[in-house]
Amino acid sequence: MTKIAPSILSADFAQLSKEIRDVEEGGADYIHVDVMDGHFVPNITIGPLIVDAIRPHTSLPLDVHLMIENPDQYIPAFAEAGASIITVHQEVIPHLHRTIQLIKDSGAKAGVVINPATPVEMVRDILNDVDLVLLMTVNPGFGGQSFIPQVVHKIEQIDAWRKANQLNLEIEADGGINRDTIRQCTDAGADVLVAGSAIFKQADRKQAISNLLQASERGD
Ligand SMILES: O=C(CO)[C@H](O)[C@H](O)COP(=O)(O)O
Repeated sequence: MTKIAPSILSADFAQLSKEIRDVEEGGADYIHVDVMDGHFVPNITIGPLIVDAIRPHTSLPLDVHLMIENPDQYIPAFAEAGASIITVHQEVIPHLHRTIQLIKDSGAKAGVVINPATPVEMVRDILNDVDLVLLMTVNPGFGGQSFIPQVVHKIEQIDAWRKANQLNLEIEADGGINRDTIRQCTDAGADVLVAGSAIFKQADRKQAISNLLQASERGD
């Protein structure tokens, strides 16, 4: 079943609790939290304090995407703040199994992320150990960018490995997801679709989520 994870990167930060309530009531499955450090990506956003502040305002899982260097240094703080799922970029991590274990030991589910230009083989040997693989369909850093269709074959590849090895993991796609692009991702095997602009830049968030689900063919 397709899950929708609204990215609060495109929400009104002055009214975050209201924005989160709006998408929860509109049928969201996860709240996606984009953490950026100004080093790994050219933008600075959210730290553990904000995760801690929003945690009491929703019962949905907080899906925390760390776009930061040295994630090991901050993983325990994000878990303590209430992150349900923590995803880290393969590109910045020298000892990936160790970092994935650190996330699990901190009490959160663990995921790995790759950028659009990173070969999918780079995460093949960690698939047994993760709860989620996030495939970026834009270069991370900003909302509102255009979907990169060359990533779709990587969703298909992860799905093929998942089926062949009976792995219990979710496949998530993030970036430029809208009514025109979502179906390619769900057809390829994506379970969780992150959407920022396509939800938070619309006046009616419930309708926006429903439109995405309909376009993805889940339709409920
Ligand atoms: O990780 C991200 C950017 O780094 C965002 O989650 C993503 O870009 C969502 O925004 P949009 O749906 O507007 O593309």
